[in-house]
Amino acid sequence: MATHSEASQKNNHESKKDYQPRMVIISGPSGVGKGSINNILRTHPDLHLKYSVSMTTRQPRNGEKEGLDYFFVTPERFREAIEKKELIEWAQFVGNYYGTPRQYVEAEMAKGNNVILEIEVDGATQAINTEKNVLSIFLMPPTLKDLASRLQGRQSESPEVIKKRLDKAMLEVPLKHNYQYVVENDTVQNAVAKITDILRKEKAAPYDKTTVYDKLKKMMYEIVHEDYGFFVKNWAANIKNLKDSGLITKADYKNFDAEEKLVSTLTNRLYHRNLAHGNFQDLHDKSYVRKEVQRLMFKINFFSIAQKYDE
Ligand SMILES: Nc1nc2c(ncn2[C@@H]2O[C@H](COP(=O)(O)OP(=O)(O)O)[C@@H](O)[C@H]2O)c(=O)[nH]1
Ligand SMILES: Nc1ncnc2c1ncn2[C@@H]1O[C@H](COP(=O)(O)OP(=O)(O)O)[C@@H](O)[C@H]1O
Repeated sequence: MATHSEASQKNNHESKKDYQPRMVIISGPSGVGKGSINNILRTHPDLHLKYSVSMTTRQPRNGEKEGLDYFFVTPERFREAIEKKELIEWAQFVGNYYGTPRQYVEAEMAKGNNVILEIEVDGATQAINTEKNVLSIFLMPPTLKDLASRLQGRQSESPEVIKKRLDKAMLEVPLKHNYQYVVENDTVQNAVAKITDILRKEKAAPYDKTTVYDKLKKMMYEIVHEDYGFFVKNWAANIKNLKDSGLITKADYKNFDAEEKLVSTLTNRLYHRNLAHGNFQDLHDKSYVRKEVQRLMFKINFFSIAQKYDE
């Protein structure tokens, strides 16, 4: 006999609307691996991913195809697209213009598809601030040395342009905090696994309760229950004192659940940290998670409801 949740899950799949299509913005320094990762992501049909083809004034590289990698246009045509408001966003990058045509993105999202926008930070910031249903991901290399060797290894630019792109990368990396997620591209396979998990966790693809995030949160409940019951009680008592002394509202007090708050704060911090620079696979290992939680517990403020979210 199917449980209620399995039955509703099944119905959801039939309704096909068990996910909300998103504009998936993927940024990261030149050479980090955006194109390599997107080429694999697009082979996962269950993610309903389409790929926005940008307009650019840059010259095509060897092997790049018109209408597939880019719409390669003249500066005049690009300016016309701006004037006619054909673009969701646009920006200049190392001497060329790049922009996202609106028509295709909106048409595909209306069909229930996610659309990947592989765009640089300035344009991404515009879109994050103006568009709805955005899911933003910033890709990081493991080290700057890796970034330089990947850019050089691709052999697609002259040494002068490589230098300019590495200089630009130094300005882009500090802006990663404008994005909802930071994902390290240690290997293309791991990066694709992380992004797939994010799409499912954010219900941008058919929801799957076996995401790494959900399993981690379930494990975190067990660990908090087994090791930190005393701290949960203390936190609840501290928050009650704040309410009694009028420092927080009755409504905030009523909505505060110390165990849920501790579990979700620890889960989010560990999940985001291991996406950005850590071993994603280790999040399946309870002894690893238990050890990391010992460190993270020092970052919890047990005298406040709000938790400063840091790396
Ligand atoms: N703002 C914006 N940036 C774009 C767009 N298309 C590509 N880019 C970005 O422009 C930068 C240069 O792209 P490209 O010349 O293909 O170099 P690559 O990043 O080394 O592959 C990259 O950061 C791309 O993500 C776009 O439509 N809008
Ligand atoms: N995880 C990785 N490890 C090693 N090399 C990588 C990795 N991801 C991508 N590369 C290589 O780095 C170069 C740049 O990758 P690319 O996808 O073109 O980056 P971007 O699109 O961000 O400019 C390519 O030669 C690619 O094969």
